[in-house]
Amino acid sequence: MGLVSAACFAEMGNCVLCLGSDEIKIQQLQKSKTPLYEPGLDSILNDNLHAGRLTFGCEFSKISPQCQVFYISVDTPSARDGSADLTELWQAVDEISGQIKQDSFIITASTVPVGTSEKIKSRILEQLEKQGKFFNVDIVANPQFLKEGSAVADFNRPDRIIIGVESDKAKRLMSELYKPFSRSFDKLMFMGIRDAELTKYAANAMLATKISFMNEMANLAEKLEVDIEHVRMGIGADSRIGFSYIYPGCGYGGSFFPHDVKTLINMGAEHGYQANILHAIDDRNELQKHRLFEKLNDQFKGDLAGKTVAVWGLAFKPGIDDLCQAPSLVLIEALLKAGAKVRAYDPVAMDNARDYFSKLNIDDSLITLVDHQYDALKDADAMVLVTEWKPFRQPDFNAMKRLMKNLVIIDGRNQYDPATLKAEGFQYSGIGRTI
Ligand SMILES: NC(=O)C1=CN([C@@H]2O[C@H](COP(=O)(O)OP(=O)(O)OC[C@H]3O[C@@H](n4cnc5c(N)ncnc54)[C@H](O)[C@@H]3O)[C@@H](O)[C@H]2O)C=CC1
Ligand SMILES: O=C(O)[C@H]1O[C@H](OP(=O)(O)OP(=O)(O)OC[C@H]2O[C@@H](n3ccc(=O)[nH]c3=O)[C@H](O)[C@@H]2O)[C@H](O)[C@@H](O)[C@@H]1O
Repeated sequence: MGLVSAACFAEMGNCVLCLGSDEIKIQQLQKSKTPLYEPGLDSILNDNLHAGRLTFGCEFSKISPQCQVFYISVDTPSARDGSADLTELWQAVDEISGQIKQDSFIITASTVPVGTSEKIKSRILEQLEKQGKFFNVDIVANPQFLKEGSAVADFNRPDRIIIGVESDKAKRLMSELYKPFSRSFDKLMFMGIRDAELTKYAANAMLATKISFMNEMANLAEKLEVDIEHVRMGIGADSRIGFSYIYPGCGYGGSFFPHDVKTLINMGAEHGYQANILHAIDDRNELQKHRLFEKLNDQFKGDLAGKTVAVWGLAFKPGIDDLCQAPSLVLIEALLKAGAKVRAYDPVAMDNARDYFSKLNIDDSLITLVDHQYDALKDADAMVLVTEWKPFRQPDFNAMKRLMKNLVIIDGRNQYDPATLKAEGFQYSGIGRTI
């Protein structure tokens, strides 16, 4: 996220020094090599690196004494107890404290629990005082709403820009910084610092709620012999509900929804509040990730031993190479446990998948990662679509029929028309649909 923000700020003419702790990645970036798959990022990184507006380094001592604006975007992952692990954040804050040479602004773009920005300020002021420095430090909470896979577009064309401030000076700075991203209409929304911190969690939790709610409806629809896709369209057309984030599926993954819902639960618990709705969202999601295995298991009457299952899509969503908390991993683990063999393919996440599975020391004969979607189908007893990449949407059903041993399709993202597949001779099962 920091890389995308830095590149987009530089693209608008700002000079940005990007500091990271991973030396190998920093060296790659200095040579204009993007260490992650993010559409549109390569070209703006390259342009701004060559224009001299973007520089990379690992040493905080490289920060110019003139620098007044510090933008923090380190990771704030889940700790074991469900709270946010702020280790990287405090390290970065301490590094920054050592480099402040005048009145400064500290902008926190990382997703942080409510109250963290205030703690950042206290910690910096304390450290400055120890150094005998008494500068004014203005804190800003500026959570981001970028989606992996469309982060550059999201940064350049945000729906809104949430800014928590404590002073008019900080308000003026942020208005100036975001002016180029707010030209069509005023997208800046100023509020208190704690309000901005909670807005970020509330937005992710609301989207996670929509998904878990639809997954609940889909499971009910199966019991009631209803097609959830009709229900989805029926409710989505109500402008108060809307069509986005109501696609039923095999559960949400990624680094953010699962983590942010848990952190919000944890924040409530710390203040003596039991967040029942959030617990239910999280529970439904964990259970939903098992639905694909349950469907296969039902299909093969509890005997999956020796069966070959093709898996289409490994990333937690299309357009990215990220396997973090992906439903595919839950499915594959359950299949291997049940004695099935897996042949898996993803258009972009294969390197990460090889890396992931090699660390699990699984017998090579049990999981085969193939280079083409149709290779995955060779002699397969079933195919499970887990991630709805575009090439999976309109496959060559005749080729599939030639390759597969058994014509069973489990569609984890409701990409196919049940009647068409039935007519083609497949046994089809989607999420929340009966045929
Ligand atoms: N990735 C995304 O699309 C979005 C992420 N966020 C939030 O932004 C934050 C960052 O997330 P990601 O970019 O995904 O994490 P990331 O792990 O990809 O990037 C964090 C970067 O911080 C660097 N770092 C760690 N400790 C450091 C230190 N002491 N000094 C300097 N650099 C240090 C790491 O080398 C790494 O490059 C999280 O709080 C996340 O919730 C918010 C919106 C979107
Ligand atoms: O906090 C973050 O950093 C980001 O988290 C999410 O972004 P992201 O995790 O990249 O992915 P999404 O595109 O929102 O998808 C998350 C998961 O929900 C699933 N999903 C999404 C929509 C839907 O209708 N159904 C559904 O199951 C996707 O398959 C995926 O597994 C938010 O959408 C961003 O606004 C936010 O900035």
